Amino acid sequence: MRRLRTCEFRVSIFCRPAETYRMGCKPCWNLFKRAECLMMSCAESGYHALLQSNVSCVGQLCGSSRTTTLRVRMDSPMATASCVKLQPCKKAAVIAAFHVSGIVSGASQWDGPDPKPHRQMAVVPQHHFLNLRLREVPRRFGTLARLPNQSFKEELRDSELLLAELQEKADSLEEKHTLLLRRVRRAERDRDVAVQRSAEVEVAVRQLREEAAPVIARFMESEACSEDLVRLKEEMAACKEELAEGLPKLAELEDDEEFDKEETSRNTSKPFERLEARMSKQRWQKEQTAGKPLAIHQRVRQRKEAEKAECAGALAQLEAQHTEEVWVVAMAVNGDGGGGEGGQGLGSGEAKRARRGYWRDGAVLRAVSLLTTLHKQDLSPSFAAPEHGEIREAQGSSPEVRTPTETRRRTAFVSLATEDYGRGALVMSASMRTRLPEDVDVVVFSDAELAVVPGVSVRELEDLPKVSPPQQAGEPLMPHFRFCWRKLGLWALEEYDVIFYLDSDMLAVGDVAGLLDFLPEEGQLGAVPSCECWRSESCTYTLGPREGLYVNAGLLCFRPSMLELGKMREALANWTFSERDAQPNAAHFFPEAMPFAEQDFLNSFFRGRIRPLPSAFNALQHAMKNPKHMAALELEKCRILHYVMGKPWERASRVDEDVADLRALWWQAWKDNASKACLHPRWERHRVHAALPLFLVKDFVNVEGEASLISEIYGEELKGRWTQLRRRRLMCLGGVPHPDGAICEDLPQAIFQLGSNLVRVGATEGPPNQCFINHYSPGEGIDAHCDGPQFHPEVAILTLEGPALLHFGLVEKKAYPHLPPRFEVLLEPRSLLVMRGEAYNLYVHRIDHAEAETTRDGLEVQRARRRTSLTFRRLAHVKLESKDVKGEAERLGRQAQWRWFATQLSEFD
Ligand SMILES: O=C(O)CCC(=O)C(=O)O
Ligand SMILES: [Fe+2]
Repeated sequence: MRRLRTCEFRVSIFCRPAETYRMGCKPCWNLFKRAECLMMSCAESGYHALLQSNVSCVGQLCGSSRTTTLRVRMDSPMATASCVKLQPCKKAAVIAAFHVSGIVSGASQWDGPDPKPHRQMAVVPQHHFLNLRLREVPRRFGTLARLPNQSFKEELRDSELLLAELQEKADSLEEKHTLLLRRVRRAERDRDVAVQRSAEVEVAVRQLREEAAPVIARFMESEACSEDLVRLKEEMAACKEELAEGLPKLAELEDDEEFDKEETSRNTSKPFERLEARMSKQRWQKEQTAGKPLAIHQRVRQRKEAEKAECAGALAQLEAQHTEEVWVVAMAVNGDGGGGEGGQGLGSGEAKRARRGYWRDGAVLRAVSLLTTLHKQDLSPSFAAPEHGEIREAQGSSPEVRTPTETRRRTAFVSLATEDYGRGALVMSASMRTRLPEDVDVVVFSDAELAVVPGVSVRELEDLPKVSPPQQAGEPLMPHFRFCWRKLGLWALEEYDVIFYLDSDMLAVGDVAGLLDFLPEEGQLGAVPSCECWRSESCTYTLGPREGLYVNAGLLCFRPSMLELGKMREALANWTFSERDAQPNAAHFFPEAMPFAEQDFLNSFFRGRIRPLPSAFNALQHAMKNPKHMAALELEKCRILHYVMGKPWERASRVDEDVADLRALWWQAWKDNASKACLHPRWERHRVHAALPLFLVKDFVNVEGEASLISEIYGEELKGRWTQLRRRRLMCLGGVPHPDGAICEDLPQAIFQLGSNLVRVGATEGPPNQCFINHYSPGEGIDAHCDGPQFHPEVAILTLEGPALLHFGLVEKKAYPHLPPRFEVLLEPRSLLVMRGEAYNLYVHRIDHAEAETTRDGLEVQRARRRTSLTFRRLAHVKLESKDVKGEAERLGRQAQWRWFATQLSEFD
């Protein structure tokens, strides 16, 4: 029979004051629980004593005392193989484990099997600040019993001395550790500053390049002007000679009747003006004999303006009765500039005669019928480019206009954007999206992650085949023109019937749907003539479309075709300088081969197949301010602005006062759209752990989007919706999780919009119907929890205003050895965390109730004045969808559900 003796011993547990638990009573709670287990297993006499000592120990520990004594009385052999474990939080962790097994009066009297030392015993490391003064206890449990009771006091004294020593060592180690950490942080800060500086320098260099670009362009222009200057100087010299000769004859010339008629208003009393008059007369005489030189041309234009004005009245009269004919006449009038490609339409002699007949005689109806006939015979309205800015608003009035379904089937407005053009692409695509029918796709191809508004898709640039420029293409005028060769890959998008390509530095300001009336035929290229004033006297804007016009490639319209793409590739492979010579002035101004890259190529390749579009659809910002075109490119008439050269979003462009008003339009569009935009993430790049479906997307919404959400959340409408929990405020929107199934309600518009965006960008599979908004003040967090089975296992958390560290812990570590047991994710403002599948089901997550945190990498995270998070989920059980909640009864039912849920929450929190 075993003889048992009461055995009493003390355990000193040392807890450093500096490491006092920051998290309240949690560690004590653990100790208490464990001790309770121990006592349970003791069952017999030592039970109460142990409970008492543990409870008091807990109290002391919490009070940050340095030493705690556990007084344990054991009477029973049942008190075996138990473990006391302290597991407080974070770095202050004290893990203590010790056995109280084998506490019997003597080993010789213990005839049971040798108790095995607990594994935890061996792994308790020094730096866990534990001083477990049970001396030999770890080795052989039997020896514990041999500890003489009377020496306990001595032992305790020794222990305390040793504790003090260890404490000192630990302190100095801690100091060293802090010192090293500080050094690391300093080094990191230095590195960050260096990185920042290099980024700033890069930006400055880029800005300088961009600032220099217009100067270079102007320099080139001025070079071109220098020839004109020489010519003018020569002319002046000739004039001076004439002046010397001409003055005596001036009086007699003044009698000239025809001349007087033209020049009556001029004052010829002063010698220089008289010379002017003389020269003017000579010019006039020359004009009379030499066909249509400048002055006559001007007069003809004046007359034409008068005719137009006269015609406008007549057209208005006709409009009611002859809508269709009026349109044809309008085409004729507006296309006055010339014949366009192939001399169709108004360029033909017949049409001109008809027009003249009409204008001069006022025989409106005759002209209408004649023009209608001509139009039907040989005018192709799709080719007759109306004058700038004058595009029909209405569709369907002409027989040539396609029906809406036909035109809009498989049509896409497409753009390409590098990261630098991200903001441009956002504004451009948003301005298009709001003005186009829904069945027209708006797509941006990019190799960067772009933020776009709902309804715009972002596709991989890699989806487009690459087309190599010819070797002789040389350096383009601007380095970024090199990227534009990627446009040619758009011809491969055969899933569309028609593509309208737009540069991402454009902005729709008018009805762009009108473009859908200008569908090109197979093999044609629709584009707007470029303003060539800077390098040619015969600018298309001034003179109207003509043979050999040169178009701007900012807006292109074509039918995609792999065949055409193949031909382009072939042409590029065999490209020679002679191709370039076809372009007006190209060789003269640019000795290098293709200064405008793909634009030069497209002009050569589609020569004779280019269909000029109205310039209102591609109004170049500087051309709009050029006095020569101002009338044609009035802002009110423009549909699409094109910010060539200085981009509105670039600092360098701010100095350009000429176009300040146009830049302001762009900024207004930015303001209107930026807050609706969300990033289109390429998901794999954002995976937090290779083994888990967990993604963190930084800057998912931009600053504007964040501000607009915050004003919605804290606005009047949702003011009364907050519930104060013990340690945070909560708002439940959408459905309330309830065992009977949720009775849903509509999400507020901005929240709903964001939820839809989550599906659009592939963050969630279905549109979320539920959103918790959490409001945390500093020091507030959320206890470890699993979102649970009442939701589909996917959740998206958007963080606004302030950061937090979200801790994840795997619940069953042994069952999933391939998964990380614990990790943390830093949620920065405007970031989106998406958690699915295993990340949702197998882990608990929590945010500490702290005012500041330190990441594993030593980064200090200071909580902001407020952190607002939006947790989007889909309820697994829905009793009534929001659309079915009609009556008061349902609404009251929903409120009751919420009240029930709130009580659950407050118990949990
Ligand atoms: O606020 C957060 O980031 C976490 C919220 C959360 O876990 C929850 O609402 O279930
Ligand atoms: Fe959660």
